[in-house]
Amino acid sequence: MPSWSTPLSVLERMDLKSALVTLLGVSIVMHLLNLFNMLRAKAYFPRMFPPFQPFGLPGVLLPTNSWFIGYQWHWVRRFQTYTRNDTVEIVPLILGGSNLWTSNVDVARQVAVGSHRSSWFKPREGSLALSYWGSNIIAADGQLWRKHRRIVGPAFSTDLYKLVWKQSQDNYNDMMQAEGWTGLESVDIPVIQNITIKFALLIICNCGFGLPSTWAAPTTDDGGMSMQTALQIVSVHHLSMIFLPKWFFYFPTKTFKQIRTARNLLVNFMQTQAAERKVDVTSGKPLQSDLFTKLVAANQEEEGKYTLSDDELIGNIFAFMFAGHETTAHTLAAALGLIALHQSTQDEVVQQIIDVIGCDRDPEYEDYNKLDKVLAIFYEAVRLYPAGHIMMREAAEDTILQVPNPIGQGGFTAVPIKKGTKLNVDMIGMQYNPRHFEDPAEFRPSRWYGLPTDSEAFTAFSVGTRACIGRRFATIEATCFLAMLLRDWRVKPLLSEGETTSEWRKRVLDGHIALTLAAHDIPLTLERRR
Ligand code: HEM
Repeated sequence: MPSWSTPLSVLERMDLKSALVTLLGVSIVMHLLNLFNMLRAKAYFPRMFPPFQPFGLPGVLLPTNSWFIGYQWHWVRRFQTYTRNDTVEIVPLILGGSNLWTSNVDVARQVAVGSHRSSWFKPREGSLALSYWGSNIIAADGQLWRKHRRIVGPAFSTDLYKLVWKQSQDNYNDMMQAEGWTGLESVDIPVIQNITIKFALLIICNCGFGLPSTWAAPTTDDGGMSMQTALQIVSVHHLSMIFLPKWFFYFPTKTFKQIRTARNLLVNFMQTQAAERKVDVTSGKPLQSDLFTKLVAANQEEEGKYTLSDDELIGNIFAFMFAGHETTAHTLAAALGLIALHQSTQDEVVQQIIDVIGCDRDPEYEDYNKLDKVLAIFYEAVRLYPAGHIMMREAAEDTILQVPNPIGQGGFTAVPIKKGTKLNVDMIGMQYNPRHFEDPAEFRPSRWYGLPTDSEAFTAFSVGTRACIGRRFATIEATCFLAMLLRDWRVKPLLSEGETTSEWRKRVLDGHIALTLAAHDIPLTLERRR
């Protein structure tokens, strides 16, 4: 009788070196076969052949250039990628599978909406950075996502938005006092992000989590590092946190020590706050309606359809803490940088602020809908620097995409899509697509004047049922902050010695991608208005 060896027993008999060489050989052959099949399949879109995919380890380590596309490629090549077609296919030659990238809103609407009838879902690798802390609403899909959304949805109410407005007003006034700017005629701010990040973090801590903190006394831990610093460190180093094993961070270098401290601080903070809120929730007192209480209450529920596990509770706290401040903060910074370069637009917007609220009172929540030019500055900054720069999706079944033909040809092509196809909605490409925006590289807030505040014509918060749940939260916070700041101060670029405005623009207003897309550090001068 012949004895058959299983692949495992064959591997067991080999020494380690031969086993590794065999495995490598098998993976190379399989990759070549895959590549061959991909190339034989009909190409509906222009193809690009980089060595690796942009979001693998090589993509993280190497910069984007003419032959290599790293993880920032969609920002770096935003003006080149989609010149022939709004959708392209990336076929990596050495490592990784092929995937589609689209800059087209109609395609985005078909794949990103997240309805239960959709043939597309959000793959796990699309949200690895956030899942690191626990399962959460941003990373989840299908039934699980519906559960998360159902639990947190009711927190996003008019009461919350009124609170966000009031808190933004108080924060601004506190900031002026605590920074000592009240009596000054002019203030130089070397990095405006230090202000906007602190501002946005205070808002999400106070309004989303009911953690009272002020400009002078923000939420900090006892160990010296502030929450703001910890969140910034985690944001910058999130890719190494995902790709490197945990033990790696015990190497005695300054950076690894900082990452460890930041990580421990955040975990500690989330666990302590959750434990304290659990005591409130189980005490029998009437529950508050804030987001954090809703999450903790769902965690304390008896096992059921709308219960959150401990892992989901911590995952959501991080997701909201992070998505709830970093996106808004970087966009506010970009908005101020852009408005500093466009003085006549600034004057036009300030005129609206004065027409609506005058000079003797703070803006009120009821003014929000009347300050459409202020909101338009924020919208235009989100469009030019879409913080949520990519939305990854995967086909759950064989399906058809209706893809608009290139500009000038008209009509749609029905493109057959195989189950497992990966499609990335390139939010940067979409916001810079000349099909959707005239002169897309230009800062032109007037595109949005008069637009209803929840209109889906503005797409940088995504569209459909899976669109950003924090959109109104962010726009209310931003409108109040910008209205107060611009009424009091003229915003100007803070130039280095001998620097021209256009040199400043080039140095400062390029973008980079950490967890979100952001402009580089922006130096500004505030000059008191008379
Ligand atoms: C300028 C500010 C913001 C931008 C540009 C932005 C952008 C986005 C985008 C594009 C998505 C869709 C992601 C995807 O489907 O893959 C999203 C989802 C989400 N955002 Fe935002 N966001 C902002 C502010 C906020 C704020 C302030 C919060 C919380 C208070 C927040 C919480 C969320 C959550 C929880 C989701 C997931 C929603 C779901 O899947 O049901 N975002 N955001």
